[in-house]
Amino acid sequence: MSLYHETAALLTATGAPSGSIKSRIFGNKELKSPPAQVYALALESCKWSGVLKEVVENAQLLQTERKLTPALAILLVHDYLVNKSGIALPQTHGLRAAIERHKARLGSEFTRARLRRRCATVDELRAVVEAESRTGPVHPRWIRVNTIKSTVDDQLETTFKGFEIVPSVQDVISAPVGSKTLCLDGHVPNLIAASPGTDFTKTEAYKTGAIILQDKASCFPAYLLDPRPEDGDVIDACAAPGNKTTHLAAIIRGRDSTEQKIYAFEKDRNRAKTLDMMVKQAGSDSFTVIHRGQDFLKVDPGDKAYKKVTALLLDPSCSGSGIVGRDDLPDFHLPEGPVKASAGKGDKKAAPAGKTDRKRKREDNENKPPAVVVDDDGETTEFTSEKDLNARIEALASFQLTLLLRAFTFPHAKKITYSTCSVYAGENEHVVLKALSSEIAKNQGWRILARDRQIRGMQEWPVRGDVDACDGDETVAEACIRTYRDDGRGVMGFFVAGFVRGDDGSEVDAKDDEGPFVRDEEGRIIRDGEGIPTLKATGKKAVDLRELGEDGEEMHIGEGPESGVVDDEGPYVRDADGRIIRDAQGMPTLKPKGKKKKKQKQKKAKAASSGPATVDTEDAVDEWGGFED
Ligand SMILES: C[S@@+](CC[C@H](N)C(=O)[O-])C[C@H]1O[C@@H](n2cnc3c(N)ncnc32)[C@H](O)[C@@H]1O
Repeated sequence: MSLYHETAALLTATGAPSGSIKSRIFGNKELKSPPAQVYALALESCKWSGVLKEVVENAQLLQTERKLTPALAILLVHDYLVNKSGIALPQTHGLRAAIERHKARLGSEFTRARLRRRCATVDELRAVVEAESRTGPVHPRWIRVNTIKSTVDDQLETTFKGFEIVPSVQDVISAPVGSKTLCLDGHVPNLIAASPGTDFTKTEAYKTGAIILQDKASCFPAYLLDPRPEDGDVIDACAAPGNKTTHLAAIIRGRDSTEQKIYAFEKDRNRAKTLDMMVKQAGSDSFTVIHRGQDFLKVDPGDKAYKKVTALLLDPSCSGSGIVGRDDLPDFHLPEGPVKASAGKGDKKAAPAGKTDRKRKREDNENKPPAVVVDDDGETTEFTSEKDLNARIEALASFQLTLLLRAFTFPHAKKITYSTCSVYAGENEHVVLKALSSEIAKNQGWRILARDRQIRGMQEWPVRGDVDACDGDETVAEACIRTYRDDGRGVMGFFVAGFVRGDDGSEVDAKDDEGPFVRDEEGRIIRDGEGIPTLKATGKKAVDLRELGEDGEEMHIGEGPESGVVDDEGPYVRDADGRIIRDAQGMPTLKPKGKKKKKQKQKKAKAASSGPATVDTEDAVDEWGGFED
């Protein structure tokens, strides 16, 4: 059976197939075609099926080509019109010929479908299709600028040329489809959130390792670990594919440290190859030692090779429940034709039935975490019984705790971060509590890295651990950092906690990274009764952040102490050469708020009249530095 027949059969299977389409494809031992190819064809064709249904119907394809089923028609027309490599069949193949015989008609109907959607180009249409087919929360594209190879300024002038800088992640997410917006993250230095769906994989910067596509939450562990020159060497215990290893490397080099080494362990030899490639690509191979195929549990902490190791990053395998979508395929729209969609040979299930099933399932699960785990290679398993899921989480938690306790035994270690991309307390807060109450922790003096001792951006991240899951211990819960994939902050589900021992020298001087808001003598952000902080740059409430950058060309510096410069270069302060000025942590400084447009004034008046803390205000303030201390 061809790729097209196999994909059509999967997409139109009868009954209520169990598991996600991904697990059905990757777990299907009968498939003759490569599963990755089947999955890509299924996913992309589903996304485009709304447009292609019109094309196939208006070109009367099914009326003329009686051998084609509605599903086959969508898949083949997808590859013919949208896939850059075309139809994956020999030129003489009957199915390919059945499409290519109609190329003029299909081409003109495709153009009509594009124009009906008011898209000037196929790329614009692609952006609309992407946006319309999203099944879960909308996330920006997160890009970490690899400061070993580039700078944010250079990237803004090259890779992001033409992008409008907006003040918050919410502005990036809510910008019109097809627009090019970005914001510089307010928590993690050198991190950019760009318009959802933008493809950076073809850019020079991506190919050369100048930028790394890495979710914001995944940047938390290395940033929280905060390796400083005085810290000595660092271990990344579970390193592949290498996002956090290369982030550690960038932080180390950013502090001009030339002595520090990173020891990266990866048990799986194949995944270690990816790690190796990524470390080379990121330009950090000269000071990263990769232990390929090495189980971290078998490393001797007393080995003299690690005598300078004082910091460890532990990001072990987990349930991956923070990265899993509940419904991984958009609806598959089938064209009407002489062969009815619900009865076509090979198209055993009509689309509406699938849609209903999925919708019902989504409603049933609305308030439950997805009972799904995804392994390190991205393969998913769905658990239908709670008992099985709990057993899996317990097994993972036990392995995670063992690794963490092993990290505690490194004789010179002073700080450790523990992280997972899981939403389950069993792998997160519970592991932290068990680790803290262990004999090893007590004997070796390990304690939680309290929130007020964390590096500024992490201190200010507002979403913290679950107090109940911490047995009511509010200090531990506050110290734990969580993220949720569907809370509007545009990040995946994640968890990270830090552990320290020894004197405060190993911890951060909380005042060294002050950020954009006015603070009291103890370094706490000063807020008014509504919890809104004041911007240092303007002396005004940060509520106005929302208004900055709404209209890039109209922004001026006209008020406040640094007034007088007319500016159209976005919301951040720049030096005489036009480069954005940042503090030691790479955080940009917001310009004083300038001339406001009438509609912005109206918006502010409306917000004021509707009482304290509108949703807009909360979003803007949270993103920029934490409502909650
Ligand atoms: C969640 S992934 C790590 C992701 C990585 N930190 C990153 O940011 O790119 C976990 C990795 O740990 C590896 N691993 C699991 N157990 C290990 C062990 N005992 N020793 C070393 N590596 C291990 C897995 O093979 C997997 O590649």
